Amino acid sequence: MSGEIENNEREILHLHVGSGGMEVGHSSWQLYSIEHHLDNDGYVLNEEKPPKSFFSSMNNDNNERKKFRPRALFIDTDCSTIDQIRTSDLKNFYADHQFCVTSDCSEMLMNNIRKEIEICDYFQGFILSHSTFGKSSKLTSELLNHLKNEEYSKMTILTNSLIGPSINISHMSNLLETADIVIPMENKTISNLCKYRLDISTPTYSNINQLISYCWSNLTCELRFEGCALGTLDEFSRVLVPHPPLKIISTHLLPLIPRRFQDDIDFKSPSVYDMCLPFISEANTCFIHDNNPYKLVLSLCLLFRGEKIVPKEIGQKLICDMKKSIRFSERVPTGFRCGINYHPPVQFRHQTDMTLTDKQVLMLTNQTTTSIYLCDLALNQTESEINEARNSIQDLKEFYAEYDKEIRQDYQML
Ligand SMILES: Nc1nc2c(ncn2[C@@H]2O[C@H](COP(=O)(O)OP(=O)(O)OP(=O)(O)O)[C@@H](O)[C@H]2O)c(=O)[nH]1
Repeated sequence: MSGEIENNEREILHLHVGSGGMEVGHSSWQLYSIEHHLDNDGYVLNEEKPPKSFFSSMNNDNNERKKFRPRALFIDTDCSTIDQIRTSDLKNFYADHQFCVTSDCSEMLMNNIRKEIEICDYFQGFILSHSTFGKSSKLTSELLNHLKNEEYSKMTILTNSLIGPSINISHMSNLLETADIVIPMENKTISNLCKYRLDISTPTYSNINQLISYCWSNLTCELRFEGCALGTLDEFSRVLVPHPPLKIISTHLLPLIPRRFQDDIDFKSPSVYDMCLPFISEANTCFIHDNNPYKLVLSLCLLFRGEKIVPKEIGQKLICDMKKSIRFSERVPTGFRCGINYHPPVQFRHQTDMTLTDKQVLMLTNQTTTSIYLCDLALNQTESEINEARNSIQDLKEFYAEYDKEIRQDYQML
């Protein structure tokens, strides 16, 4: 309909906090720039403009060659990682004011955020990438509190939360309280996927970050290209979160094929069913520990992308077979959702870890076992004080455990 605002015109501000959050963010922008035909400096390589939701225009003069920059701020307590990003291949892709060194939620930081939002026409919310440990986790907590308490309290916050060996429990509790959707990315599990699925003998952060970026490229596909499954940040909450506290979402990306097969034609175009087989037959495809043969879920969304996705192929057989290992809760309003985006996956320009296929699928699940696992990880930290944080995570764990028990009873799995 004319005059209607497309979803990919509703602006989102990315906040990348701490070294982990910024490295993952920087890696994702490399992929987004390729997907939207921008060169390393942000100039368009064809006539197509990148989506307003993720990119901001840098020139007003219609005669100039069109240049764009990410709608993003890179924030850290010191400048070492910022300096690396500012001297990387993409140094001219970002503007100076997008980098912010601060030890707390200073006036300068909030002003920078305000300025980014002021240039938006239909601002819809934030995507925050951050780690759950380290000096910057205190800064992330303060930032989340500011965003939720001040003028942006109604805006949706989706997080890309890196989980390392240690977790700051008060930060985790605050995150689970203030964010609308929390997407945990567990370094240990993703490192194992790099090792055992992609044949990378000693995975580094760079390998892990690539895999996380592929996942986010799929996750945000419909926010950037037109689509109907998860086209706005609000939609993520509506589709995946049955009750506000139950907001931890697990991610599974397929296919994961090692780079050594990149010239092998047999691997380039898997059928939809073959691509999804590991969802049915194997545990450990998830980006957070998942060792359970049954997935007990409160909601599930399958996001397919690729030019050659045939809707009929997703039909009966795949869904029926998936339902053999997936148990839905019948007591929540959310359930199963499926989306197809016809934009093909892309690959990093240099040293990519995976074979590029003509299609991919991302499964997003609100899954009781992985959420309980994450709560346990936080509860098992050695920090002894902070009882309030501990209690709130314990409460959340029990909430998930209650649903877990109900699903098992409904399916007579006890
Ligand atoms: N996936 C991923 N995780 C990272 C990366 N760098 C650090 N981490 C994780 O993030 C946690 C530390 O958080 P940082 O983001 O480095 O925090 P920081 O405050 O900037 O740094 P510190 O000075 O180390 O406290 C560690 O548990 C690491 O597991 C990265 O590039 N990728």
